Amino acid sequence: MDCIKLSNVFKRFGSVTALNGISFEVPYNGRYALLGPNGAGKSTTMKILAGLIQPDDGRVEVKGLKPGSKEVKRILAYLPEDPVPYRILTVRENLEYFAALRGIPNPKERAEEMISLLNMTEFERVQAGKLSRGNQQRLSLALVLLHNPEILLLDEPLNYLDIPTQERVIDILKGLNSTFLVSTHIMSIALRLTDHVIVISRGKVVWTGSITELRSLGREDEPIESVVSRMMTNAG
Ligand SMILES: Nc1ncnc2c1ncn2[C@@H]1O[C@H](COP(=O)(O)OP(=O)(O)OP(=O)(O)O)[C@@H](O)[C@H]1O
Repeated sequence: MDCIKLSNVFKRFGSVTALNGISFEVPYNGRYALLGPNGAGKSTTMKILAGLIQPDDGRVEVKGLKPGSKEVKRILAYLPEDPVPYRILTVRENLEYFAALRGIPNPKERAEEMISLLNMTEFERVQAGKLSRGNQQRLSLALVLLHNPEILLLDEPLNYLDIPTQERVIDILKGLNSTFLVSTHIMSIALRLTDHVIVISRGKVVWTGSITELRSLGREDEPIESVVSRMMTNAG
């Protein structure tokens, strides 16, 4: 059985069709990238899977359940494109608060683990609203990983991070056994974090397969970005 399944999903915002019959599946423990140009519908797809917005038509299932249901919320974590932790709480307070909300048995201990995992000791007493954009992203990632989610929806997870932190986050994510769907328009991130890609353009899937298959579609020495770019352009 697939962990994530979308069948013929449509979503319109007024006269704009964001999703135009999108269908794809992600198996359990799959590491999939959702690739597409600006405006292709990546964030809309992620928000629907997170249960934040409803599709106009089509079927969406997460572990056979409805997105946004209590059971799904318990096992899924969603990192939006521009996450905002509670600005007036410090880094540590944010972590303790969300750990308590998630029903984690020892919130203080878990907060400590996350501070150490993401190297945040230096600014653990700083209010989230006063952090640099990159450190806010680091805290947001820690908040997403707090409850060891079975399913991770990550929208541009490495945005704003410096290179050492990117490497640390890549190591952390690669060490998890979760199912993940990573939305990005940066091919190198897809290559580092995932082994399958779903290429979308104008709200529809234009290609899906493994990264090995994707590479084999290119001419000799052709960069993988160029192969993906051709797919997106031909789809237009
Ligand atoms: N709340 C909204 N109201 C109106 N239009 C919207 C809304 N959300 C998304 N759209 C439109 O839907 C289309 C898909 O947007 P979406 O944010 O899903 O694309 P994306 O692939 O994530 O793009 P990007 O890479 O630029 O973040 C775009 O044309 C966008 O302008």
